[in-house]
Amino acid sequence: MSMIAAFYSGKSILITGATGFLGKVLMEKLLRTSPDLKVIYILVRPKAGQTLQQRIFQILNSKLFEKVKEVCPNVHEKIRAIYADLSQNDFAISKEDMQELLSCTNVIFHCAATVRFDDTLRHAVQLNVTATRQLLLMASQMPKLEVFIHISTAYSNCNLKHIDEVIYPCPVEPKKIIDSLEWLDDAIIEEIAPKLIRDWPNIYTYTKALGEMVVQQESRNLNIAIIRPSIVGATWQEPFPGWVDNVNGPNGLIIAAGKGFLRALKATPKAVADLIPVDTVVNLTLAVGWYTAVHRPKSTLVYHSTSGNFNPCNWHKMGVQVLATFEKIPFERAFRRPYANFTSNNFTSLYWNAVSHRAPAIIYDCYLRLTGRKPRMTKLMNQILRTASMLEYFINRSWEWSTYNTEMLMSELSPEDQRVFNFDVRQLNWLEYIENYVLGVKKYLLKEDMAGIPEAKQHLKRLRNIHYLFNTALFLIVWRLLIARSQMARNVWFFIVSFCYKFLSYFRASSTLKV
Ligand SMILES: CCCCCCCCCCCCCCCCCCCCCC(=O)SCCNC(=O)CCNC(=O)[C@H](O)C(C)(C)COP(=O)(O)OP(=O)(O)OC[C@H]1O[C@@H](n2cnc3c(N)ncnc32)[C@H](O)[C@@H]1OP(=O)(O)O
Ligand SMILES: NC(=O)C1=CN([C@@H]2O[C@H](COP(=O)(O)OP(=O)(O)OC[C@H]3O[C@@H](n4cnc5c(N)ncnc54)[C@H](OP(=O)(O)O)[C@@H]3O)[C@@H](O)[C@H]2O)C=CC1
Repeated sequence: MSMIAAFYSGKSILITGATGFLGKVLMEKLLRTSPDLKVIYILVRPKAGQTLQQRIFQILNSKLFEKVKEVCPNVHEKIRAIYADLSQNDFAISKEDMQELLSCTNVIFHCAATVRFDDTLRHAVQLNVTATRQLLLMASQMPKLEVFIHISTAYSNCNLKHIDEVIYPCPVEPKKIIDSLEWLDDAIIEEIAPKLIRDWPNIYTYTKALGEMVVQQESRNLNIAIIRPSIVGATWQEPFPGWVDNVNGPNGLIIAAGKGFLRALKATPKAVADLIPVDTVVNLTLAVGWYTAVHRPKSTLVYHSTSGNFNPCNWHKMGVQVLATFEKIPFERAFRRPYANFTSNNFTSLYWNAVSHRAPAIIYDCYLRLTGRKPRMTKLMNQILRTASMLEYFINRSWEWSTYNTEMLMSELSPEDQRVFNFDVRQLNWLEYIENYVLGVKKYLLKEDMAGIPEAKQHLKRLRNIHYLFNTALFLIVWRLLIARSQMARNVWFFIVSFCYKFLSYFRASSTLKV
């Protein structure tokens, strides 16, 4: 019997961010392994014209939850969606709901955050710092609470090279920032933001660091632990391989590469690609929840959920495998043949952007204009290049994350728990994982049918022929123009032609002699 699964049985669990990528997988695993848990409270806001109920219905009826329904047919009754907006005071939760949460909750998983790198400082602080403080305050009023798990990121201290499993102080106290945001206007906030974030690459990582400090300062006598995942990728094993559901992180780039839009990336090929499957993060999170509640460590422990020091893979290896998978399982209606050129050199990167990205987009837009259609490729290309440039910081560096706590926890688990809540990333086969990942992007994000693969392969063949034809035509045009303008080019041309002529004459003469 799994001790971790048994721990969550009969419990009332509160999850924030349950509608997000990580939150969904967390909810799924909890329901599948502890179907007799009492209830999962999820704090949800209406979104994209959908009510709370519609959102939950859609999630529970998705493919991700198919296995859950086999072990927990009454899954709908186990989920209690509570209207909440984490950017509001008291999360805009009704009095009755708040009362229920305060009196019943046993376990909290705080996953909600804004993960956008370009969010405003005000919004990011509201979500990643103030909301965390508010939730901790709520937690301190929960008599039955056994454990509070805060999901941070391995990059919250990415301004350091070696990162230990400790909470690092930030130069400015979170409380001072929260207070100043109350009276500063938006224009001033945006002006001071770059000075505040100093050597953090973006507002997201900076506010996640502030969030950790808040956890440390406001923990009171709560039983808390922090999980720091690196780049969270598709599922590795559970509930099935390759599940993904948003275009964040690598996903958007895999789509852009598979569709032939993105063919070069400013990346250091040898840098560690610290991807971690989402189910691995979830297994660690659930194990930490159990361990922290049962063993009640004296201080707040931080757990790194990273792959680099257990089973490193670099961007080159990843790129090669992604491309190999595109060969086998191509995406439909590609713009160009997929290709991956990693360069860490600024000049080469500018060159590739001009030749491989912007020029084809402009040519294609001209074609659209000429055929009476609206041009769109340049705009799309600009967006892809902007996204790629925002991720550049993370693909041109390597970090070392210590993993003492994660390893300690691994050794504390029973063999059964090590199997059911496996977070040992040493067992991960990267080639297999990446292949499933790309397949998952095709199936679950792009919603492409496997039956379309032969047609997609034909399309790539056509693109290759067009590519050869285009290059030959371009070469001939450039050469013709050169000949018309330069005496030297003419001389070279005559030299080549006469050489070929002489060679052919010699060849013909010698073959006639033999006869
Ligand atoms: C050479 C080719 C290579 C080939 C081989 C490839 C091999 C693999 C290489 C892998 C390298 C991986 C590197 C990963 C590094 C990750 C580091 C993470 C580290 C920290 C980890 C964390 O701790 S934390 C979570 C991470 N946090 C994010 O990862 C958010 C980032 N991101 C944003 O901060 C915003 O994204 C940002 C960028 C501001 C743009 O913002 P933006 O406004 O310009 O664009 P948006 O992304 O908002 O997209 C606007 C609309 O376009 C839709 N769309 C977008 N892309 C689309 C697409 N490809 N296909 C269809 N649709 C797409 C989207 O669905 C929206 O649609 P709608 O508006 O309808 O919702
Ligand atoms: N994905 C990754 O690569 C990594 C993620 N992390 C961390 O993991 C956690 C989960 O990330 P992930 O699942 O990828 O992110 P998602 O963007 O997929 O999910 C974010 C969640 O937060 C919720 N949320 C955002 N704003 C509000 C709000 N105002 N009120 C209520 N809920 C809100 C979202 O709700 P809604 O659906 O309504 O938008 C969603 O459920 C985050 O803390 C993130 O920092 C850490 C490292 C890497």
